[in-house]
Amino acid sequence: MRVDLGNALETTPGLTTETLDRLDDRVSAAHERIAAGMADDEFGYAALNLPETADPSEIRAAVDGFDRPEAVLTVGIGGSALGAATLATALDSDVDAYFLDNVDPDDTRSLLASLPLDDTVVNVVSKSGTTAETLANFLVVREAMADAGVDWTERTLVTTGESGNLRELSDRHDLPSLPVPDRVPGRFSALSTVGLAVAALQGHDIEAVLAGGRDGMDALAGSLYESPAYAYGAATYALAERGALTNAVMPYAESLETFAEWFAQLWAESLGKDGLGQTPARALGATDQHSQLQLYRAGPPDKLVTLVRPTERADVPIPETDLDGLAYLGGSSLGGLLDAEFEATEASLAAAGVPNVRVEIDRVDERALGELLFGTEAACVLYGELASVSTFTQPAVEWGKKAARGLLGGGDFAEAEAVEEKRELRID
Ligand SMILES: O=P(O)(O)OC[C@H]1O[C@](O)(CO)[C@@H](O)[C@@H]1O
Repeated sequence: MRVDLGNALETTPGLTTETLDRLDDRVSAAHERIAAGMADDEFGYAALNLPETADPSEIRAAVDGFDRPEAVLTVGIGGSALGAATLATALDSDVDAYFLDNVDPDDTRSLLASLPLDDTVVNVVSKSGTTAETLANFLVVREAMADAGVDWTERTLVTTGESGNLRELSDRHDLPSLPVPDRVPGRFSALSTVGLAVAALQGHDIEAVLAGGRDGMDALAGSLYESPAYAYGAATYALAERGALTNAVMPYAESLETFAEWFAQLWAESLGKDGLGQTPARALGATDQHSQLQLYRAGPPDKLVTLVRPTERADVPIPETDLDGLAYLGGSSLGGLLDAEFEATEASLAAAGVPNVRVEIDRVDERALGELLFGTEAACVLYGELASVSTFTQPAVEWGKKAARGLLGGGDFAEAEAVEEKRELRID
């Protein structure tokens, strides 16, 4: 993972090398706090130990009980789905991966109708074992399997905490199961059983993913000038302090599109505290040059753009053409065009004084993805230290959960009563 902060200097909002130098003392102190938290495997900081503490053999033992399936269906939400989905989107496999991480009846129905349920492993994941969306979807999936004449107990893998509904279900039916890592918030669990079981079922090299995570661990240092992850965390924090309250993450690779979705949860749920935070916007290059770029370049000066790309990729030549107007394309390649657009977009933003940061990996493979995931998590943790927020909790999401549960008769919650008191101004 390499970071280039050059296009965040002298921009609006912007940084200077003096800013970064002054910030570096605080980065050093924050690193000491992070290192101490890792050394004690403290809640939250334990996430940054996962490249060493995750046990790939445990994951393989759990999934090897299944014949290689045609498909794997993950039933989970948030951090219980997005890490696995990031890897599944990024890496090719002949085992198709699907994710039920919402309770849209149309989507659930059409997905279940399309799946070969007799050749699908259902990977149900919930750290708490109480998440309504996950449990509701699992009950629907389990019935669909029964209706298809499939013994769901033969095709279900459970990843959950030591107690709760899913642990009880797993114990009652003696299902293959995996633990979730202790002291690790779900959004930080990509490099664990939570994020790696699907990759193992798809035949990917999960040991290489973890090796990439260890590359990221080795790249942590007491200075932002010696650590790409800390450079990114410090720069995004300092830019937010100066008004860049939106961070548009724009990978120039379809294979990294879900990485932007994973980033959004990690950044929003970790840093959106006490009236502070930086809104992650999900974009994709080159596609969103034809949509959101207008706002990024000419809208309010309240954002930065994070441009992510692999520097090596398979390519597709663009055929020569007899159309004079297209002669400049003929003989080039799609990858060449994509790289030209990447560099043109970052220059366009810089020319307009919009801060943008370049994040590059060599190629989209297991090891580079492991380092990118780890480095982004470390950047997030550093940002949280600099902002003095509670990076590893998410109290603000609980209100809505209680309200929804109350509306469904799952308990007496004042939040549900508040829903009834909605102000209305209906225009029909
Ligand atoms: O793994 P669980 O407990 O089902 O939680 C799923 C997601 O819901 C949250 O707890 C927020 O409600 C996230 O932090 C988490 O990733």
